[in-house]
Amino acid sequence: MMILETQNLEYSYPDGTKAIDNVSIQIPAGEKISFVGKNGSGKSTLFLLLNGTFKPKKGKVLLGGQEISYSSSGLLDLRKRVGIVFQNSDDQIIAPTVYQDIAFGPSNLNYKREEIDKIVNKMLDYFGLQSLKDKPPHHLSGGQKKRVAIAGVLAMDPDVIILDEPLSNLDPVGADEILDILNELNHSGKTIIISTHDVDLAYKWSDRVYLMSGGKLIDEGSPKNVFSNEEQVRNASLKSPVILDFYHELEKRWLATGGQQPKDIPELVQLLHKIDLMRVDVGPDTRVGECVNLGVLYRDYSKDGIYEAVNSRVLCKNDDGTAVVEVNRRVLKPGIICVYNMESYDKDEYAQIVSEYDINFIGAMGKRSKERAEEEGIEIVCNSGVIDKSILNALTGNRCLILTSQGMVEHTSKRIRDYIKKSGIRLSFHPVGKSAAEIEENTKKRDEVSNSDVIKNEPPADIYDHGVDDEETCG
Ligand SMILES: Nc1ncnc2c1ncn2[C@@H]1O[C@H](COP(=O)(O)OP(=O)(O)OP(=O)(O)O)[C@@H](O)[C@H]1O
Repeated sequence: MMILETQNLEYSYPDGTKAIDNVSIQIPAGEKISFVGKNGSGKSTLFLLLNGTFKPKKGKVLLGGQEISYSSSGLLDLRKRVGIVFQNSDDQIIAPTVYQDIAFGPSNLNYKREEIDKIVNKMLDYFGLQSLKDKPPHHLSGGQKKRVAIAGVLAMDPDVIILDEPLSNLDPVGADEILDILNELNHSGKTIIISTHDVDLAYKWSDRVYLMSGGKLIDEGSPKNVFSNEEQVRNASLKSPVILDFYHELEKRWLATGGQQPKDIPELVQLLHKIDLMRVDVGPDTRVGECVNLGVLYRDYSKDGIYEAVNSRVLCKNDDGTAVVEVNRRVLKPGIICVYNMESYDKDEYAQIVSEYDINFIGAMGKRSKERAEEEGIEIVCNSGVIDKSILNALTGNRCLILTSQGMVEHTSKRIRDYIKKSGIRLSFHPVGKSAAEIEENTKKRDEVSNSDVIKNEPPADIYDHGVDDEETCG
């Protein structure tokens, strides 16, 4: 179902600047959408047309298939269903305290006082703002203001949340927190639309990308399709995502499987060729093409390492009694990822999980779980890009624990399961703690809905192969 549509939309400012020129879009409900385009390409103007702040000179805006009405009741209804978060939070935050600002929207909808109090407190909890509720918003940091602005919009419980450059001026951790929130809201069914110049973000985060230039829509589609047209991206004065540039350099050098479009670093890592060449001493009778069993070797293959070099094929023999072999490797110590719901934190249970799974990498996602972890004196080594970093760490034999809460628990579990399924890598994944069964159940339900197979949850094992040939294939 299309939640928002525009048909041949046109808009000019009073000074004659044509900011939107014949734009027709169809936005499916429940997706994560990015509008990308250089400064002045018309993104903000389009957003203001989508929530009825501006009335088009020509064309239509449709919400849920119905043309929007510009009457005051029509606009009130539209703004309840389509919330907008401005680029500059100071344009949005107007009340004397954080509490009053978040209460502003629900008050305009004539909710009862108790109802408003309930909604505002829910938002303050959700966004980790309780301790700031009586502060004047202009005394807050940029990241805090952004959370207040989003909370104010979310307090109206809109179906669609539009955010103009939501991550601009935020530090990397603050940006990651906002992204976590947007992912969680999307996971709960909301359509999220952002504008950004950050092609890396649009490429990695979105389900669908709209490319704008000079007030026109010049392309739309999956991020992989839109960003595969390098010339068009350049013509729109944007750059290719860094991960694609890097991948193409590896591809040219035959260091990665060609013809792919990795979306993030874990996907890129999966495409790297896993050939290891080593120079080793061999006996006089060893011939080219034969396999030698090298057992556990030094350096990467030392006893502390995660790999064991098994039957390795001799590629060439040297006069000095050495040979170059292509090492076939096997992971000795499997990486694992556990996910723990901080909502049901229990000190003893937590300590037991850390010990049982021999955890050596702990990451926290989302404001609430980070705060809870801090209160409990848990030492976090990663608080940004946690899912990707945990996957990468697990791939190198580490035993990772992701602390998170609320809807993020399922989102995290689903992303890891999807990665395991797509990559074919046998990483071990465990929802852990009291709510583990519930996480498992909900993730499975979501998997069923999205028609994907559920990967069987395997217990920690002693030896996993690493997706390369096993011993039988050689010799
Ligand atoms: N109030 C205004 N009066 C006249 N022209 C305007 C006004 N606001 C924006 N414009 C013009 O409309 C065009 C589109 O601007 P808009 O702000 O929508 O672009 P944008 O893609 O959001 O840019 P940015 O990425 O810099 O936020 C630009 O040419 C801009 O100069």
